[in-house]
Amino acid sequence: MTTTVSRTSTPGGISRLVTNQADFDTRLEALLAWEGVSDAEVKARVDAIIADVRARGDAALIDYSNRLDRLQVTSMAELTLDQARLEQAYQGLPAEQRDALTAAAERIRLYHERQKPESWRYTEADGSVLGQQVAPLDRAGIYVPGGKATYPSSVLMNAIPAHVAGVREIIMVVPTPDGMLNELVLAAAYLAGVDHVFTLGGAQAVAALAYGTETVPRVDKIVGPGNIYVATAKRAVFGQVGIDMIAGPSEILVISDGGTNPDWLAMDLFSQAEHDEDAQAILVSWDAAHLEAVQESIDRLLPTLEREAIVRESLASRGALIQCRDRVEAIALINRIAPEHLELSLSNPDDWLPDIRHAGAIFMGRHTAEALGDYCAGPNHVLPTSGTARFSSPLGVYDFQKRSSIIHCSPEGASELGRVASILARGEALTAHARSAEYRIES
Ligand SMILES: NC(=O)c1ccc[n+]([C@@H]2O[C@H](COP(=O)([O-])OP(=O)(O)OC[C@H]3O[C@@H](n4cnc5c(N)ncnc54)[C@H](O)[C@@H]3O)[C@@H](O)[C@H]2O)c1
Ligand SMILES: N[C@H](CO)Cc1c[nH]c[nH+]1
Ligand SMILES: [Zn+2]
Repeated sequence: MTTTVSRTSTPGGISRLVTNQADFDTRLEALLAWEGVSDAEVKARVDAIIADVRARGDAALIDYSNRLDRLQVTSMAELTLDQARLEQAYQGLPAEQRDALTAAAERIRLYHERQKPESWRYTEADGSVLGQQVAPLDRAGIYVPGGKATYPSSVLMNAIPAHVAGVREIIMVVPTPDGMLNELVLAAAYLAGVDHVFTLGGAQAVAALAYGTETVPRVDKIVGPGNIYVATAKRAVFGQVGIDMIAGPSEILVISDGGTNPDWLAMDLFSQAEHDEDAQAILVSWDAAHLEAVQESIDRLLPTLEREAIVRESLASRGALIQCRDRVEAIALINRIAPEHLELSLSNPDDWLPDIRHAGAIFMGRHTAEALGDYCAGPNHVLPTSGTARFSSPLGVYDFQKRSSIIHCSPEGASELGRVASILARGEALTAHARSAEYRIES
């Protein structure tokens, strides 16, 4: 990543593209391009913060929190929330919110329970046993952004799979700029089984999780989105700890056969565009009149949104209504874009499924709004963005576990394998390997 974000905040509407126009590929490339943010100044700053946290531990955390989050704390106790505080947040919610959060958590838990992989082993004819043992991480760290995009639903989506995986200790960090705590975030942490919460943010929180301080325990993996300082810090500590991914802006690709209410589709596009100005929202159909109708819905409904300005900017820079020729072209586009979210707003979505190779989550049929998946359908909403669905998958239980190979040779098995290993080891000029194997050969 070497580019700096340069947003094309062109005033104007959503792009209209037709697949057979001469400059289609170039315009599609421009829509898909999001190279992230890389800034030497930010990198230097983040490296300095990480080094300082490693050197001074808690004292550095207190200093950065006071400076960057405008707090006035003198001890780590003031940056620590205990279980009683989390429960208090949960109990203090209006019943409607508490019930919705609980219902969502339950559905997310049920879905992720099905992802639990089993350990396995098999026995060979000579009595040797081979297998794979699955074990959870000891400690996971969850970063929850603390600015305007602080999502309680993301607390559930990050912490529940960790809990289901059997992670022994889940540590959450969330900054509290100007001392502002989000009660829903704390209630979600309580419901999802988070063990400890520290009100820390930015690169200093990531450094504390990666290296540990007197108060913050060192974790094995850090998950969760964040701003440029958080993303740069996660990249910097990768290797010391595992990380989930570097999340890009939200994306939605909708395929419509023309049979869905245009207002529904306009709102589905807005639902991701409202996340931020760099979000990507694309609708593809072969029905030109339908695309016109969606365009009309967009123009009419946009002014009704609270985040109208963000949606306008996002649609103007990375939004498009694309008219393709047929299903074959639509499928080629899906696999080319490899979207984070794919809505198949079609009468026969099942028929399309076998041809879809790259997408983070696939929403089937006219009624399955992507927003349902963001909150409560059950599958995870932490998904690969920026085309990375070509090689990666939604966050899941498997991200909080690791596998160990099991090899238990019987005397006969060791003897048999010893002959093979010895020949290969001598071919590599590794005498100790060869002799170690040969000792086990029965004459
Ligand atoms: N992909 C997703 O699912 C998803 C979900 C939620 C949020 N997000 C993204 O997360 C981000 C949240 O950003 P945010 O800023 O609101 O919260 P954040 O928690 O990521 O960052 C806040 C922290 O940044 C640090 N910081 C701020 N200015 C700094 C400076 N000048 N120098 C050093 N450190 C500084 C501070 O320590 C502060 O605590 C947004 O970009 C949002 O789009 C993504
Ligand atoms: N759509 C976001 C992930 O791409 C997740 C989210 C949280 N709240 C609402 N939506
Ligand atoms: Zn969303």
